[in-house]
Amino acid sequence: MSEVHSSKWLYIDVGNSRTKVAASDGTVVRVLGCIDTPEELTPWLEGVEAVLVASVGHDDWLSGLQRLMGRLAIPLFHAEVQESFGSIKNCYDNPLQMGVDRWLAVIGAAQLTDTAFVVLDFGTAINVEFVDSQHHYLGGWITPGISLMYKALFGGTSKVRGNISEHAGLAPGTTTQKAVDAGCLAAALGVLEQASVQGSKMAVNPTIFVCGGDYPRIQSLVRTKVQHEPDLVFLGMQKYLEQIRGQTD
Ligand SMILES: Nc1ncnc2c1ncn2[C@@H]1O[C@H](COP(=O)(O)OP(=O)(O)O)[C@@H](O)[C@H]1O
Ligand SMILES: CC(C)(COP(=O)(O)O)[C@@H](O)C(=O)NCCC(=O)O
Ligand SMILES: [K+]
Repeated sequence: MSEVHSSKWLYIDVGNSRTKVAASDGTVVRVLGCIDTPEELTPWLEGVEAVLVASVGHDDWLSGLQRLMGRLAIPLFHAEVQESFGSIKNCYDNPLQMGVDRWLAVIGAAQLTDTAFVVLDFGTAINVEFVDSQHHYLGGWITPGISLMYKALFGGTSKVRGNISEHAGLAPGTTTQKAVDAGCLAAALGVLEQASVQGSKMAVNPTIFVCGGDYPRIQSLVRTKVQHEPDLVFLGMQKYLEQIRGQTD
């Protein structure tokens, strides 16, 4: 394992809105940034021993990445949802149906607590994961993320029109734009509140982890006790790669 710990790995998280990249030397995960095309990885690939990709986005992106890694002869691993990871048991009926970003966030969060926990990822979708004190993943919720809520309103009504905005406040709106802004934030905050209620049915005071690109939009309005861990998916990827490298070494 000492060989694995001294090497440099790259992690790629392909979401439905954007692709995030991080690097790790086996101990610390460092987020490098977001990219639009696989070629933009090039400056970060020097000295990289292996790349792990987790994708819930477009397959085209993966084909481009495969070609690039093939050209550079860098091993590329694809993260997949498993029936279990260490002591974490996946109770999804068909784990292959589950988004791999969700599973990796669960694996990442499990490194940070021994108790029951809930994960909320405020990305394109807001997905919520429930894990009990035996670290059994019980399943979760998938709801539209804040930007998707705006798009659903603009696309599914005749008269609600406006922009996806950066406004942060819950005061009753006196224009269509303000009403939509406050309403979408209230809906996202409501998911958090209900996740806390549901989580406390599973255990007393489960840790509530939050992450995702939209979390900063609601952060100042959150009254529930949460632990903000923006890099949960990458933490999960680090553990995951350690496991598969252990199997293949
Ligand atoms: N530069 C950006 N590009 C895309 N989305 C962004 C950006 N900055 C903030 N966001 C917000 O973050 C959300 C995406 O969060 P993220 O966690 O990256 O999602 P995903 O994993 O689904 O791609 C978007 O819905 C958007 O509202
Ligand atoms: C729920 C998701 C859309 C979240 O994607 P994201 O917001 O991170 O882009 C993704 O994990 C997914 O496509 N899941 C497949 C269905 C499932 O998890 O059951
Ligand atoms: K998400």
